[in-house]
Amino acid sequence: MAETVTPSGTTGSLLASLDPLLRTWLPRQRWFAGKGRPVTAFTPVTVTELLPSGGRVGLYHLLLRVHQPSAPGGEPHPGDCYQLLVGVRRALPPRLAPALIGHVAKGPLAGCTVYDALYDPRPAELLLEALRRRTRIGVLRFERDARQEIRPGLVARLMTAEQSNSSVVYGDTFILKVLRRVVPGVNPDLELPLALAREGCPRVPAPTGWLRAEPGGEPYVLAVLQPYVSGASDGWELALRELAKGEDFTAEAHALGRATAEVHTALARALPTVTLGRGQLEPLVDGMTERLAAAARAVPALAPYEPGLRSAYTALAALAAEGRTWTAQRVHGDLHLGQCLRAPAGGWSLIDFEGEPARPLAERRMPQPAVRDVAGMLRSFDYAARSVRPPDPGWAHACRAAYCSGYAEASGRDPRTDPVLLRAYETDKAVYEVVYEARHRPDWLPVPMSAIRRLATSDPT
Ligand SMILES: Nc1ncnc2c1ncn2[C@@H]1O[C@H](COP(=O)(O)OP(=O)(O)O)[C@@H](O)[C@H]1O
Ligand SMILES: O=P(O)(O)O[C@H]1O[C@H](CO)[C@@H](O[C@H]2O[C@H](CO)[C@@H](O)[C@H](O)[C@H]2O)[C@H](O)[C@H]1O
Repeated sequence: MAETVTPSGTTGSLLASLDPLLRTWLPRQRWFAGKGRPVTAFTPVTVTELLPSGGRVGLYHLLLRVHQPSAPGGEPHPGDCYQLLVGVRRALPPRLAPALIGHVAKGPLAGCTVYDALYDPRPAELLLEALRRRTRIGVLRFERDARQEIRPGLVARLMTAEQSNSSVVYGDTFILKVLRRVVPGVNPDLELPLALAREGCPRVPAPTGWLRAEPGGEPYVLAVLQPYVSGASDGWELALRELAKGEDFTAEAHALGRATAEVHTALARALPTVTLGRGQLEPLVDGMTERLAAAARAVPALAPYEPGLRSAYTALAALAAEGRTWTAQRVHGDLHLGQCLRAPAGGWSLIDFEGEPARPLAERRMPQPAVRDVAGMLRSFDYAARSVRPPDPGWAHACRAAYCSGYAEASGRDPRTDPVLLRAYETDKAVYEVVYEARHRPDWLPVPMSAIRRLATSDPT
């Protein structure tokens, strides 16, 4: 049942108008997770009118459940829930052309244009103002850290980067990440940065504000505001730049290893850790094995390597059977060069603690060996070196070594001393990447596939 706040009574007509338009618009959005399957219906979860459509700009906040047939062989699915900010105008100014959702043909809104309002500075600024004032409207709760000030009047611009979500930058001061596919529960993208801020860890921007909602008693985190690291470059851009110039990146990789270790140490202090041994490790290994089998069904090119890859997991299970134990803690969960920002004055920050968006929330919040993040970064150096022509595996090798040394210096634990664990996590990550690329960027598939060939034949024992 939708919870609606509809002072002007136009919501029903808005939803009817949006239905046919969203069926073509939604699947084209980079952040739409259900690509490749038709959209069959929408159910509103909440609709909140932020500005009535009778004015120059109407503005609606929507949580919409999107119904699609299950993937072949997949479980029946209730449909993913997406967050939209829909603007309504009589005519769309040319600068907002990329935001167009469509033109309304019938009903009270006939002749109006509906569009993605995050492209429009005024509605985007309204969100910041609501956080500043800690507004409550309908089910929406705009909240902020009382100790951090938000200056009024900051100008909004939507980031154009390829993203899983959408981010708006205000002045050069804040960045608001508006989550697109949302799931109920504690969101690690807010939970972990808040925990790190409590620990005083300076490597992660501390959340300034957040938008929550509790439709039907289910809690959702919908957006997170944090300080904007002005003039920063992300690790991926920097790595590609250095690769293009044929320059060394090992000092940066070393510093990144240190930064990762500092974040891990703070997370282990802030949140519970557990010991994994016989009995606890098996579910992790089973998860890896199942993901590999599902990936091989989804991407047939992976199938010939399945037995070799599986040996990475059985080797780990064998160590547990011999009595080895590992410490597990909360981790970043999707660490790669693009999640690392370097400020102009130097110094790395880590962002985007959401974990791998395709995994269930409960799994993303489980304590895991910290080496999982290390493996993600090692894969990322490999990605960078293989995305240039000609590929430069020597560059990746040197960066991987420097990163592990930096990590070891700051944490006292060198990830290379546990090659079986590292190989299992690198394999799991490469398998994830194969599925990710097949789904989102098929041209990139050869990049993780080259790692798959290496990992299927390497034996660290
Ligand atoms: N605090 C920040 N300061 C500066 N830029 C940021 C900050 N947080 C995110 N960004 C930029 O926004 C992009 C997307 O952020 P991210 O949290 O990774 O979103 P998504 O989950 O949608 O990929 C990043 O790649 C980075 O360029
Ligand atoms: O940043 P996101 O949370 O959206 O992460 C997803 O997209 C990433 C790509 O944008 C993807 O990362 C893979 O490609 C990167 C280069 O573009 C590379 O540095 C990473 O190592 C590689 O995994 C990520 O896996 C996915 O979850």
